[in-house]
Amino acid sequence: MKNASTRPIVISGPSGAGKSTFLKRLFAEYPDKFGFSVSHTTRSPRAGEVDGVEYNFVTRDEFLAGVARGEFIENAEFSGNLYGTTIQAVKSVGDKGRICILDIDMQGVKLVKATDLNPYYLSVQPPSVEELEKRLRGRGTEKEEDIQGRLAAAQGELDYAKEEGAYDETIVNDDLESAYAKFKAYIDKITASS
Ligand SMILES: Nc1ncnc2c1ncn2[C@@H]1O[C@H](COP(=O)(O)OP(=O)(O)OP(=O)(O)O)[C@@H](O)[C@H]1O
Repeated sequence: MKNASTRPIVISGPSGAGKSTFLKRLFAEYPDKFGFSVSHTTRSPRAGEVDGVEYNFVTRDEFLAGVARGEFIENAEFSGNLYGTTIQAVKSVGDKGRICILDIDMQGVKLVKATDLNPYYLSVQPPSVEELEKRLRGRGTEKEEDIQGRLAAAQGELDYAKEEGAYDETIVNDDLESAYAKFKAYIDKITASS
């Protein structure tokens, strides 16, 4: 029997579609099977943060040199600090025998597609934009203008997901129990030993 595949799994979909809800349940069921990549940042470590655990802490020069060498999948600046994810950071999760989960938006999906990571692409979708709006409001974590921005972005995410070959699988998160069961069945299928 071959080792189980450690191909990464991309999980994408509009904000509020239910990605975190699914992942929380999945990680609870399989505590040692999955992992997230460790991002790079130029910000200083806070008390208790360990290099290589919370982040890979690097200087601005090191970060920009990595970007110039094409090592980053994506990077962005927030309040004067650079943050990003390297291709190697995703591969390192697999090297440790875990399956890397990438919870990213459509822009991230397009960037991952330009790398040699060869993940599975899974789209999580709300049953409707109206229901998505209800759930975002129900979650109560965003301000009104933020909710409007997320709903506008949601339409773009749903349009992209309709493009031929954009995703390997789509799960519509209508009833949570049955949608999670489908999600888990797909993950079980692609992570089974061959
Ligand atoms: N099937 C469902 N039925 C009703 N409510 C749900 C369902 N799935 C998730 N929710 C709720 O909808 C809200 C959004 O879900 P969640 O936070 O998992 O979305 P997300 O895709 O991770 O969003 P983001 O990309 O913003 O992190 C949460 O309050 C969650 O409890």
